[in-house]
Amino acid sequence: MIKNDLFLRALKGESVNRPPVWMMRQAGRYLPEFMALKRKYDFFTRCRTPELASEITVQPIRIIKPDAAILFSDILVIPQAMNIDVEMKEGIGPWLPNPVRTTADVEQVIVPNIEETLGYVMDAIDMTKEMLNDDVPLIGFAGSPWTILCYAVEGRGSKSFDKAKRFCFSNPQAAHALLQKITDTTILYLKEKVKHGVNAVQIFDSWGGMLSPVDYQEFSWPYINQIVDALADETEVIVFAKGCWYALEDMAKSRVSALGVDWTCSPDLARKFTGSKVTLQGNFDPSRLFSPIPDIQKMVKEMIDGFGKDKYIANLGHGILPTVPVDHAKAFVDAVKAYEA
Ligand SMILES: Cc1c2[nH]c(c1CCC(=O)O)Cc1[nH]c(c(CCC(=O)O)c1C)Cc1[nH]c(c(CCC(=O)O)c1C)Cc1[nH]c(c(C)c1CCC(=O)O)C2
Repeated sequence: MIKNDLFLRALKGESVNRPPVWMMRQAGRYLPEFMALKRKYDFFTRCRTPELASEITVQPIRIIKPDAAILFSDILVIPQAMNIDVEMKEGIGPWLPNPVRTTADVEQVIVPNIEETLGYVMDAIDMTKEMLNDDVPLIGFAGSPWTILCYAVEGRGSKSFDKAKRFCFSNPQAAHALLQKITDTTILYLKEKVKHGVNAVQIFDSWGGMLSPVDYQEFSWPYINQIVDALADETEVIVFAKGCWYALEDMAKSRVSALGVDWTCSPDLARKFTGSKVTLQGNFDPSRLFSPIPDIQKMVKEMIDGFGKDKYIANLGHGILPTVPVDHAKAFVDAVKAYEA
């Protein structure tokens, strides 16, 4: 049994004294302890070495003390396992030297054996579970099929992912074949993570907001929903689709335990779209962590009052920025812990 199960209780919709809190990308570059390891080991070495991945996962638990841990890894280990080369370049970010652009390219993409290709992630989970000693739950994650397609086709990050969209709109048959392969791989991968003891999974649709509401229903949501249906009997599933407030109403009809909300959607509207059934997670503007600490405290209180303390998980509206002062990140977490209605 997990000693601090506040996060799991909020996912199940149980009433709590105060909402649980964690931060997307909490294992990352704003922590000097993370930077010390980043200087010594390149990105995928950190992902592939269970001793490093587990140490990086528990760093924020020791320093910031959120109510849940998220495994240090990356959404791009999936395309890597599917026979698509992925590098992480300093100053550029993800770099895929052979992007997927044609029907023939899609045919080269495989649904891999998870144990063989991603066993190192499972080893990292085993080691992390041991280090956490059941103090807090561990979250596993994957990118949404659409967000993975964005990187696979574009070959790198982008402001608009227009090459990815061009591929979908000019060759929808190949796009759907690729999305289905990513979906099948992701289901196998997340089920294996659950077997190794993660207590919940989050699907990041970081680039869902690049699509129109109509295209979202063709190229993103149906694939996420397949993953939700495949996992819902086994674990708690959170879907965070950035920029997709327009899809919240449909997503709330699925078997998700919680839906992520970014800072462009008010707590009020998010509740209106999703009804009273589903737990919501978010939505502090990550840049607002640069505000003076008393302002952060005030805004956290307003955010919780807005969502309500139940069926709610306090979080940022997207990942923490590398330049945020550690004491401001800690003030955010502490302000949630100090919440009184
Ligand atoms: C789009 C996306 C990626 N990766 C991820 C997403 C979805 C979440 C989001 O939208 O922010 C998910 C991710 N990536 C990482 C985590 C670790 C767990 C956590 O949240 O703390 C998680 C959950 C580690 C990481 N993944 C990455 C870093 C930073 C680089 C490093 O550590 O060397 C970390 C801590 C690299 C990465 N990986 C990716 C990008 C865009 C980058 C940044 C490139 C850069 O700015 O240098 C792809």
